[in-house]
Amino acid sequence: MIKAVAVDKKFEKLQAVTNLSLHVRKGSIYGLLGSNGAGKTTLLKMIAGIYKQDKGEIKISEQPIYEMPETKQRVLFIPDQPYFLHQTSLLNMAWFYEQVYTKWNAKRFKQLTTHFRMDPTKNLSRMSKGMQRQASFILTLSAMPDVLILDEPFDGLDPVVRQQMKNLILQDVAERGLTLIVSSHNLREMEDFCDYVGIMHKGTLLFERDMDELKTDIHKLQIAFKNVPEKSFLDGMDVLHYEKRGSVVLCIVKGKMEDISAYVRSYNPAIFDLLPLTLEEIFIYELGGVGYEIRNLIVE
Ligand SMILES: Nc1ncnc2c1ncn2[C@@H]1O[C@H](COP(=O)(O)OP(=O)(O)OP(=O)(O)O)[C@@H](O)[C@H]1O
Repeated sequence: MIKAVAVDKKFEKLQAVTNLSLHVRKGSIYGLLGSNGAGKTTLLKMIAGIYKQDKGEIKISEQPIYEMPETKQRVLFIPDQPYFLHQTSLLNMAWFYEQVYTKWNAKRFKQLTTHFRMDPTKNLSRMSKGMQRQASFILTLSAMPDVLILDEPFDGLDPVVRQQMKNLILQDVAERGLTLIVSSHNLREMEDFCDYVGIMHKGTLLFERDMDELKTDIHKLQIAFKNVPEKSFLDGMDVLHYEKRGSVVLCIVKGKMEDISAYVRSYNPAIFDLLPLTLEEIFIYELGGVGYEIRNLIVE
């Protein structure tokens, strides 16, 4: 659905995005994580057709987006700083969106405005940051996009509204096959929301994973032995991390749960627990292996 191949973007001498390729499947939610200045906004603006890449190719449903009004009809972007026409109300913005977006859904606009208790006649510039963000969501979701590009979308929303917005998006993903790419600094928030996660660092995509695979492919084992076996016991597994505390062995292992389980049980452990890992722990161990410190890349 969204395909970026070998994309570069430079601002004068600053290389903001370098040789980046990414694929987001229809109906999925792709979380783009990374520290300040990693290049997330630049990448999102290229995918939204706001910036033109210097090199490489970006296509949405096989169509280019830059200066392509037809593709832009279906691809909406919510920037990190909401932007509205000068001194205008939500109602005026709705009128403007209706002229631009052919799939504008007036009924939905009305429902969402009522649901979020927004005064559609109030000047948007006099609204709080969180209310302006809600207004952006209401307008964007009422334009019925096929692709939604969100730059740190939930900042400034209170927890209740944040959850309601996520639910609305998830409903569109399930019912209309909406495709989403969303940037964030918050790993924990992305954990429950995304199907795929990518980490950007210094303009490149350092790491990209399917969340389901990620969670089923990596395990934390806590094993207690009456007689702790030789360290060669670890050689039979793909071990990312190992600690021994007395007769208890704690390790992080990659692979299929059934295979790991059968292997460990063949050593007759006194106690054997498979514990869940958080996304942060998974990244710490996976990226630790390639020499990156996740806590330096993702700040909450
Ligand atoms: N319009 C611009 N002109 C010049 N440099 C820019 C421009 N936009 C971004 N940059 C630079 O490109 C790099 C990547 O910026 P970008 O905003 O894409 O990062 P980001 O990952 O979104 O960061 P943050 O998490 O802080 O929003 C930064 O060094 C930034 O200063």
